[in-house]
Amino acid sequence: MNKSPTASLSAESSIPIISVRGVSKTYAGGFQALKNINLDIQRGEIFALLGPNGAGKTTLISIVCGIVNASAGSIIADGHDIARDYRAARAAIGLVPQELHTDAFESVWATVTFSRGLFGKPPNPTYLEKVLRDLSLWDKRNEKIMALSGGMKRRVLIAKALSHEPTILFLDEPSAGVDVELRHDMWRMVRELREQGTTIILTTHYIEEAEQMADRIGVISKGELILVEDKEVLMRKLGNKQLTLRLRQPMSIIPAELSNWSLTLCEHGHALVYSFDTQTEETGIAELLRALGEHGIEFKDLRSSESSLEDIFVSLVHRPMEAQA
Ligand SMILES: Nc1ncnc2c1ncn2[C@@H]1O[C@H](COP(=O)(O)OP(=O)(O)OP(=O)(O)O)[C@@H](O)[C@H]1O
Repeated sequence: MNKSPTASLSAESSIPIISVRGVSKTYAGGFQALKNINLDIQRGEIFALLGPNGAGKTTLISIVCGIVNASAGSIIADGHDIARDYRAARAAIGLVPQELHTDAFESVWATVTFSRGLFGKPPNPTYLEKVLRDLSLWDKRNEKIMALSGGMKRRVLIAKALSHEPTILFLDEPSAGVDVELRHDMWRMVRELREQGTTIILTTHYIEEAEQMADRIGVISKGELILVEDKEVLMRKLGNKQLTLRLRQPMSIIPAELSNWSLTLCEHGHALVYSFDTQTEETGIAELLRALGEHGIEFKDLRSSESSLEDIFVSLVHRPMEAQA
């Protein structure tokens, strides 16, 4: 019996485009950079891998791209085992590394044309022209790469990675050292690529980038994937809100009568900060304000704020260290 096109389409889209199973990496010196990583990346999503310096982000990307060998575990990329079927797996992947290493004497056009050929793709000048135009590189196509500015070189790296029409695009620290214009161009392009069906995995230190772009977020710390979560869910689950009340009279301690509320004193006793969970229906604000009135505590103004992804990330990555201390 023939499967309906819709059924096979949905079956295909539910299979992860990348499947990482039990991947560990110990470098030659004995340092264990990755510990038993398990991760599925869904087709067509933007996945942001966050983690402090040295967490293992580049190592993980390099293993998926076949640049570094895993010490244990297996990876399937777009249906191909990256160890057994390296060429096919690699052809599905575009990698934008942090730095440009080669091609300094070549022109932009020669570089992207050559890159495409490396993956066995037939020439397609129309496609490459579109890539260069999208990256504002078309006017520079005949210039040697060594003559380009740092920002333009970054654009060339992206163009190279896209030259063979990959279904998976890795961006390793795409925003490091680039100006606002390029960052925004890149974000726009990444969104367009996703709309065309490309799966995007980016590593970043810029939480704003993950907050803006990602559908899902993975947090890696000391070689371990400590969390993978839908961005919205993560922000709802771990985010909390704060209400800051600026007091008319400074306080030295929080009165015992207010011990039921999660309060802290800030600004040398001039501000009282109330933290509350975003998930609960009752915030407790009305009761708190009533209690403050009953105890004669007056305030000049109040403002509320919500924890950002950055606050959540810092608390996640630092929590284990604090717990150990
Ligand atoms: N070739 C290597 N030999 C030995 N150790 C290495 C090698 N490459 C990386 N490491 C170590 O592995 C750890 C993870 O490095 P990796 O570059 O994957 O981290 P990262 O999360 O990408 O960091 P950053 O954000 O600084 O780029 C670091 O402690 C690093 O020093």
